[in-house]
Amino acid sequence: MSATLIDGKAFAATVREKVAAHVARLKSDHGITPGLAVVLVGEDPASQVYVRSKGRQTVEAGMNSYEHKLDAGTSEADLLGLIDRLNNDPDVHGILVQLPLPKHLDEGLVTNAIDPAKDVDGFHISNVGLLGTGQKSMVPCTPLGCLMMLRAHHGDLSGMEAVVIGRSNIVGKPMAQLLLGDSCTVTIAHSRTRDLPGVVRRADIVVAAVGRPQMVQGDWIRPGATVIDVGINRIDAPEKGVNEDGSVRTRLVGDCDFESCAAVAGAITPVPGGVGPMTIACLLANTVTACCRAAGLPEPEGLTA
Ligand SMILES: Nc1nc2c(c(=O)[nH]1)N[C@@H](CN(C=O)c1ccc(C(=O)N[C@@H](CCC(=O)O)C(=O)O)cc1)CN2
Repeated sequence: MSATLIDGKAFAATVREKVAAHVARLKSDHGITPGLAVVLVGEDPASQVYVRSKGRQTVEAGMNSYEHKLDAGTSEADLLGLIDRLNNDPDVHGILVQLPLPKHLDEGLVTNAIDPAKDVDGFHISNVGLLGTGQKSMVPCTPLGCLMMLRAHHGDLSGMEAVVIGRSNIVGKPMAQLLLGDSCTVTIAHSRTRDLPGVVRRADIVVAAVGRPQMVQGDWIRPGATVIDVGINRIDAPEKGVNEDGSVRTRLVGDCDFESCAAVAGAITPVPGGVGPMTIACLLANTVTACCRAAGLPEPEGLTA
């Protein structure tokens, strides 16, 4: 491997320190404690882990955490009722509904019921529109984390050629908007893009968010390019043996084939320990930002787009 490793875990720790310092000042100078409400519907095991982590890190940063765990069969009306109460609760500055939701609940409807000013996920259609038109908005956590790492690694991004692989509303599209906002030349590529390797080979910055394990190969990468791997895919790892119940052990991989990409890239994020930890750090950052905006106070520097 010749690439520099961009350590998302370490970077996320520095973001959390900045958040905690800002929270301490909000408390001492203004008597305000930011509050984050996280809503989990059902018992998806991965979501339970993420929600626990969010609650723990919120408290560690000195903020108030309000966890709402609802039964998998919760009706849309009851969920919308809870969101309405949280929208009107002055102690709650950020609201997040953990995704995915059980099939009978409409994610779009639920997301758009959150007060845009408290939408720390940045998924509300108003925030999508504000970001798309270059205005102040709440920015989705994963792309915000990628942008922070890119800025820290490169400084000024202007004029750089960026290829975002993946066109999802929660990563690909907002990522492209953020890179455009930093004056990159941006291409959004996807599974139907003609000559995808050729398109990716043009890039100084590659953001892989396509959801296909190890799809991006080293010979797609321009020598020296920076590779940000957003994918978190669990694959079988027979080389690790079997579990007690006889099932094959698994491991996490990104959307990039790490070994071959790291041999060519100038810098790369690992999976795990890259973009993932930044997602929760940026959620905390967004909660402080939402709190400052609500109180009419200056926003924390370096924690927003
Ligand atoms: N409302 C939301 N739902 C979901 C989001 C989101 O941003 N908002 N993102 C994902 C899940 N997610 C946070 O919610 C998340 C995913 C992964 C990680 C992370 O740190 N991953 C580790 C590996 C963890 C493991 O071992 O399994 C890593 O990449 O190093 C944090 C947060 C979907 N839902």
